Amino acid sequence: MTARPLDFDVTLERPGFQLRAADRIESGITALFGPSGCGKTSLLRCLAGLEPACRGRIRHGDQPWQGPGVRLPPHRRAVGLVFQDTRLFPHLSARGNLDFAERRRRGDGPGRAEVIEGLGLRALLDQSPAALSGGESQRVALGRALLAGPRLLLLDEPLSGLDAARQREIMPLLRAIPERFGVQLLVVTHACHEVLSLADRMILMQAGRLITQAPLSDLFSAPDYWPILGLTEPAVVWPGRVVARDNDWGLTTLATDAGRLRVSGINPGSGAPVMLRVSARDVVLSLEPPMATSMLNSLPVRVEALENERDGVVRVRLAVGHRAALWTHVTRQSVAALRLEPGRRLHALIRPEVLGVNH
Ligand SMILES: Nc1ncnc2c1ncn2[C@@H]1O[C@H](COP(=O)(O)OP(=O)(O)OP(=O)(O)O)[C@@H](O)[C@H]1O
Repeated sequence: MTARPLDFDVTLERPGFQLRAADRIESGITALFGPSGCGKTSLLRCLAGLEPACRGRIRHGDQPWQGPGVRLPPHRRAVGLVFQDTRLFPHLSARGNLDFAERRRRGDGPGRAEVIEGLGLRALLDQSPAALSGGESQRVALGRALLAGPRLLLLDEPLSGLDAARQREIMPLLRAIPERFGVQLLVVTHACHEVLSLADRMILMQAGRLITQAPLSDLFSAPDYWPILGLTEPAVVWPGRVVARDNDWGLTTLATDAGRLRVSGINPGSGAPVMLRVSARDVVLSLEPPMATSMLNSLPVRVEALENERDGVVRVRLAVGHRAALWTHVTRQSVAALRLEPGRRLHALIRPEVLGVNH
């Protein structure tokens, strides 16, 4: 089933806080990112129909949820809401929680067997919520939300209560939901690494307003957004795709807008999308094509701009490959030695960091 877009233009007034938000949520996974108190949970509650004071319009595909003369109650919106504290019914087993959702199902939705298998719930069915770990509770809560037949899942910090190992366990399950179950996801998070491993695109929010929505590579690579993202070092994010695998050396070749890059430590199938980050500290400039170094990747680059920073450090913006950019820091002495100026062509040794693999 193809996902329908969710269009909204809503306001919510509270003493000392005003939410004004208009945007469109497409298929796939959209992260909603912003500082504490900026209104992320309030927006989810508005979309789910849980804020009586919410004004404006919400439309899912061709179905109005809210607008002139229309206000569907939460249970008639094809939406599921999962919070960080999973709010499972404590008196019911995991199976009982799933049964409850299935009884309240709205129209079509993923089948029970599919959900149990997809989220690895079989071994948990007879457990009571008190006996489940944080990650297991999250999986049951996701299953319960999916069985109610939503077209849109709103997840409020679904990973923040989990340790890194549990996060790694849940991440691929969340990642697979849109394609596997035909459900689009809007995920609230504070954590950049979650966004980068999980989402297709991101909405940035600040003080009750939506600042922008864009693909991750655009947002994370734009200096204007680094402060709100909490990034202290220049970096770019590139989407790539697996084009080759060298099993002898354990290396995977990725095609990116910057060119072909080889990385280790992952082994996804051919064609799989992989997200990479290249930080300024992982870029070294060389006048000649490097012949013998331990860095695997070198690309021809062109200097675009130089900006003086503090303490004799210069930030250099480089153009690379097909419309990609790259940043590095050099000393003023290196600027002179390499005769760096806009237009200068040289080579960059780079060490990309693999952020996420979407199998
Ligand atoms: N039930 C409520 N009654 C009154 N004010 C509230 C209520 N819930 C939230 N607020 C206020 O509304 C504003 C937005 O809160 P909201 O929880 O939506 O932000 P958030 O971005 O989700 O924050 P966090 O990341 O800390 O969860 C804050 O000023 C908050 O104090």
